[in-house]
Amino acid sequence: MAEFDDSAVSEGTAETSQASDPVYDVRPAPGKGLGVFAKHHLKRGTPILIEEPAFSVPLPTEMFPGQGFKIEHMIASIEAGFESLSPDQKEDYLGLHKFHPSEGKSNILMTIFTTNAYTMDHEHVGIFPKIARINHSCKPNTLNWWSVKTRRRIMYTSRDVEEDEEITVSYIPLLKTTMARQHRLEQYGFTCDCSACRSSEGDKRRVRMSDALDYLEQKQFSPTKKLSIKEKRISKSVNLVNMLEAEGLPDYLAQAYHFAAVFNQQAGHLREAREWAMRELEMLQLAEQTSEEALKAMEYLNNLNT
Ligand SMILES: C[S@@+](CC[C@H](N)C(=O)[O-])C[C@H]1O[C@@H](n2cnc3c(N)ncnc32)[C@H](O)[C@@H]1O
Repeated sequence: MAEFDDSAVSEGTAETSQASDPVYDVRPAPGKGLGVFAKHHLKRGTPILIEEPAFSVPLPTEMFPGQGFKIEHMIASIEAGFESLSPDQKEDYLGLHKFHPSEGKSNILMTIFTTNAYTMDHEHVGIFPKIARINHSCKPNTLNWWSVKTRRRIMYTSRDVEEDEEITVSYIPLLKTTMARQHRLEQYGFTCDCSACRSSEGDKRRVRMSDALDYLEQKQFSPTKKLSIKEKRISKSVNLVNMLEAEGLPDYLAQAYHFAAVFNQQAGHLREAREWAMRELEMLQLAEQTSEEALKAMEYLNNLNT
């Protein structure tokens, strides 16, 4: 189940273009089953798919360390969700990929769900039949966003994508070593062969970025009077931004821009704080123009301006 956890183009335009003239094709992706490919060059921030769930089910309340929740606890809700679909939707659901062969109605429904579902808010997980054709990469070119406001999942490019390039997204948290990522991907029944997995030379950097995120997260609400510590936090946040940009891992960029803004603000560097806050806002608005997160970032920026 992928863990994700109004775009720059207006929502209406994105939806219209998606319905009448999709920017992607679905076709075989060697070694991966089907995949989604860019029909032509796509600029960063292009919405690829905006989709509502065919059905969704509540997440079990019981969680297990390192694995999340147990899918077996969801079978009754999955069966009920499936039964709520129209005949065409049922056919689409049954045509989705199964990461291993299964027999018996319950097992088939469950395997399809595990292979294809995305978490929505913190309480539900859903099936998005078109989005489900997008394969995973540990260095993806696409971000995904759950819009609480429209109750749709938005997939949009995080960088320019070439014509015919495969659209990829991450199913898992990315700031982990190759071994940890592969272990996590076992639940989907494949071994990732993306450029990051072929050479594990980026492992140390991913762990450093993860440590930096944890450190900055912790320190953002503990301002210090010591100038040297203020400067250290600024430099750690700017280093984090630089590393994320260099590694092509935009999933964490809005957060890193925010830290750079906060620590500059705490050091009294308001001009720099505003620049970072603007980058945070631009990043969030790529996903959805007026999400709660984007509005909060806008308010933060406005406060810095007064
Ligand atoms: C959500 S589906 C993605 C679409 C799928 N390829 C299809 O044919 O419908 C997830 C499944 O696709 C395959 N897959 C996704 N990303 C892959 C990758 N990077 N390498 C190999 N297989 C992958 C795995 O079988 C995985 O269980």
